[in-house]
Amino acid sequence: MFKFELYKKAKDSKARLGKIITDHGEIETPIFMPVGTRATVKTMASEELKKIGAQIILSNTYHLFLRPGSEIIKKAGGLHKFMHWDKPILTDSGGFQVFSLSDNRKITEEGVEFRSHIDGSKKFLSPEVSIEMQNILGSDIIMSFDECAPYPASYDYVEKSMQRTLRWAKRGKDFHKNSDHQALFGIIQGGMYKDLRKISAKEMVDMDFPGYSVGGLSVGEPKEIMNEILDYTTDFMPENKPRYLMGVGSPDYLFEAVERGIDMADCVLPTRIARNGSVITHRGKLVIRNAKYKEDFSPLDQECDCYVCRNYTRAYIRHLFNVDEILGPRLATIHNLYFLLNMMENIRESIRGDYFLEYKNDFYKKYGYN
Ligand SMILES: CNc1nc2cc(C(=O)NN)ccc2[nH]1
Ligand SMILES: [Zn+2]
Repeated sequence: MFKFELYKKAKDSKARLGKIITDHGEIETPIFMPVGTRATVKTMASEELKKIGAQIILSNTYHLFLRPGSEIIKKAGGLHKFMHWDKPILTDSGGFQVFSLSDNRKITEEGVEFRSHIDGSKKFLSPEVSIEMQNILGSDIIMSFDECAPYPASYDYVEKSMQRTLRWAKRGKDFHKNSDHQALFGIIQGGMYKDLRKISAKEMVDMDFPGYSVGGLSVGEPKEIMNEILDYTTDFMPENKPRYLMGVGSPDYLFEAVERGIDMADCVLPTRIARNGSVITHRGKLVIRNAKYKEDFSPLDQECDCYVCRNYTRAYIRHLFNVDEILGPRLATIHNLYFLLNMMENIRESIRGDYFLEYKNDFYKKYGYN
């Protein structure tokens, strides 16, 4: 099943409180989704993800289509079984990855021919192929196959791409046979052009999807443009369906997205920077390899109550990174994910108690945002 319940709209912004109900459980919104591109949120076992409060994780059709391939996932009984994760999963359709990972691709009305970024072999993705793969994966929320236009891109290019994405969305919806158990979202594109965003949103809404993503943002555009396009676009998205902003995930971007009416977001950022030793704290980001932490026996973040901050020191975690011990990236990942998941819990609380903007401003001041 798939259901979205809107509980509350903030008085001081477009922020909303809601809940998504799926076959694999419930998701309180606004929500941040950790990214598990190749059927793993890097360095995290499923139980560890549950312990830090992950309610849903994301995986990528493009990567799983290449490796291990649909046959093995089918034999495993689907992605939940394959990766031992029994809560909700959202999969992206492969549109974004094809355009950002593989080169010498050829886009036709039919779909996209491309070379695998792994072994250069010829591959083909289309709305039908992508939906079929996501049906095999068995994810609770699946995405339409689309083109995420590059930035910058001409009006003419974006217009043609957005229109094709609409035709692809229709084809995918007609092909999808398992809509009672897998909710297919339409993806609104249109680049940084408001009129194209409006057309894309209206046409997608007319196709009556159970939820909608805003794609094609956080692709290098200035933050102000992203916020303006997002604020404009959410006004054309139905109130009673989830709104998912793709590829967004630092604290400020999450606050700005929630303020503009977004319910769901995903980003590789917190896990990717963790593996490099960049740690998100209430007082800004810190790079734990820095020698200044050599004898700093305080926790990563004084105000964090995660497993890592309760049991390990900056000096120890710096040591792990300094000698390339694999526990370093693991501890930094647990903390960064917990930080964002807990921040989203606080955001939900602030909407519930009508102090979202106050919470945002307090957070920004402490973090050192302008
Ligand atoms: C990190 N930035 C970022 N932008 C994204 C856009 C899309 C999209 O339009 N998918 N159809 C997906 C992932 C993204 N990640
Ligand atoms: Zn912590």
